[in-house]
Amino acid sequence: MTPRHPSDLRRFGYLGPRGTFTQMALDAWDGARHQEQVPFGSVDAALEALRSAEIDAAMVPIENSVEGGVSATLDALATGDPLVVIGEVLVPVTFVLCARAGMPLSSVRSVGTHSHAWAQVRTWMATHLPDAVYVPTLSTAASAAALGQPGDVMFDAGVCAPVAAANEGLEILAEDIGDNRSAVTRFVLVARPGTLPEPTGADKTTVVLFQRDDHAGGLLELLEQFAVRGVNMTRLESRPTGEAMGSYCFSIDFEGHLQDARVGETLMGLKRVCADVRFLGSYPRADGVRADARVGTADTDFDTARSWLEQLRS
Ligand SMILES: O=C(O)C(=O)C[C@]1(C(=O)O)C=C[C@@H](O)C=C1
Repeated sequence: MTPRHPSDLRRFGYLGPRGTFTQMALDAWDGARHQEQVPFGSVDAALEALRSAEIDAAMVPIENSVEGGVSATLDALATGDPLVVIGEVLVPVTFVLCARAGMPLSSVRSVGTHSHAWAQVRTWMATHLPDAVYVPTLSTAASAAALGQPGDVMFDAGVCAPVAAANEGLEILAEDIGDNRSAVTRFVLVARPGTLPEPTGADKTTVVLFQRDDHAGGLLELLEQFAVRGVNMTRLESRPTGEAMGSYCFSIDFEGHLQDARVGETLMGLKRVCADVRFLGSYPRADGVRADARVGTADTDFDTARSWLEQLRS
């Protein structure tokens, strides 16, 4: 199969409505800015639309520097028909508290927002609105959109990006309320298998590993596959498989591309020791940081070793 090129993608889904941080990530993706952008109510809905070919790619949040992994995304990628990550985008996140005109801060009794955003403004809320009740919404912009429509809303104020509040003509009650001013969220652009970006020298690969059985040193056995080949991991998370209590899989990002010899050897090692390895794509790193191949782990080192073995065998 000829791999599809990322520039062939036309219809991009994202966690909406307009004004989410996810839409900012999509706008920051060169190939998507002038293409059709389709908002979805949830990460699951966007990924299902991708699986059923309603859209060509979906931008979804995967990791936040304060709150950690986005479980909805990690779980949706670990199960169901396979999908692959073809790119990543880092977005600095700053939050505002907004409300309908005429609502003073002192009258706010309830606040709506996405659970990840709420986790990032907890200290500000505890200081300024200690008695406010939290109401979860499907995204930050969904809270602004609800306040922007006429009619009853289940909360008095919303927490969202400044652009979402502006889109809905809401009043800003407080700016920059994030507990960590340098918070960043990482988003991934996901496509159906068959799209593999070229290696750039500054790439990441994502996999989900399913263990064969539960035994002492089981995780170490998996990690050794990376260590002995000089492959650096950038994220490791365990997620319940949902099959039974104590059944976990490991979601891992590491440096390098499927085409790199050390990555290929690592994947083969994992395939031997795991019950299943789900390859979730190789893609250019958003920060452009190039992977340093440790002595003995460059492509040429693997080539030399392979030729030496072939010579011995012949
Ligand atoms: O609700 C949004 O605006 C999103 O894009 C989702 C999301 C997330 O899932 O982490 C993205 C960035 C912020 O960290 C808060 C919420």
